[in-house]
Amino acid sequence: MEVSGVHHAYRQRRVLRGVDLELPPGVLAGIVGENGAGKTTLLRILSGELRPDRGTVRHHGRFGYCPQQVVLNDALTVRQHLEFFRIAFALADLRRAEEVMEALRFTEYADERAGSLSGGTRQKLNLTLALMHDPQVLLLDEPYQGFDWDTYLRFWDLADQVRDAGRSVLVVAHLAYDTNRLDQLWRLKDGVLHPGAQAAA
Ligand SMILES: Nc1ncnc2c1ncn2[C@@H]1O[C@H](COP(=O)(O)OP(=O)(O)OP(=O)(O)O)[C@@H](O)[C@H]1O
Repeated sequence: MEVSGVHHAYRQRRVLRGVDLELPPGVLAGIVGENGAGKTTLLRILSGELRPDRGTVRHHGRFGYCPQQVVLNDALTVRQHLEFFRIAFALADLRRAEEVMEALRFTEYADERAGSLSGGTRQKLNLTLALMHDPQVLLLDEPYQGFDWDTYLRFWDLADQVRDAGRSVLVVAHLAYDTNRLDQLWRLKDGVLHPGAQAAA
């Protein structure tokens, strides 16, 4: 994914002022920034949900997007969500979704309605929906919100596996506790990305 010269403003509020970013395959990267720094705005632009005022975003291949606001239908079960997305992604089966559910330990919730899931479990479903079509680029907005510690660690194991399979993963968060897990880290401040600590391989 290549991002070049992205600018965006909401009326007078200039949020992004020239964001450049390259995300090669096989890289696990992070963007941190304070509340209101523009992280979600940037991810919405990267995912194509929001059109930037200026600049370009180029994707190569499929991408997956896990937004901060979970978009689930409370009346449908976990399994019904998976089936709905299987059809939308034109997948032959749910093999990858089942692997992700196994990795996040929530297979047992398959027949629960989304409306009755806890916040953390909803987030597991959200992540599964973003990952089930094995995207080349995975964009994650605050992906570990609501996770307990074990799930948090499993999330990072999963992110490592996806990266090791040659995919690119971009994790956006207001706090980065574990910067050593990342290959690359940027800080979004004053509308531009500043390179952060380079993590060990
Ligand atoms: N739809 C919108 N209309 C007007 N202003 C907006 C809109 N969305 C975001 N903003 C403003 O743009 C700025 C950046 O918001 P954004 O949600 O991108 O930040 P963020 O870094 O993701 O914040 P947080 O960490 O709190 O989620 C904020 O000042 C916010 O109030």
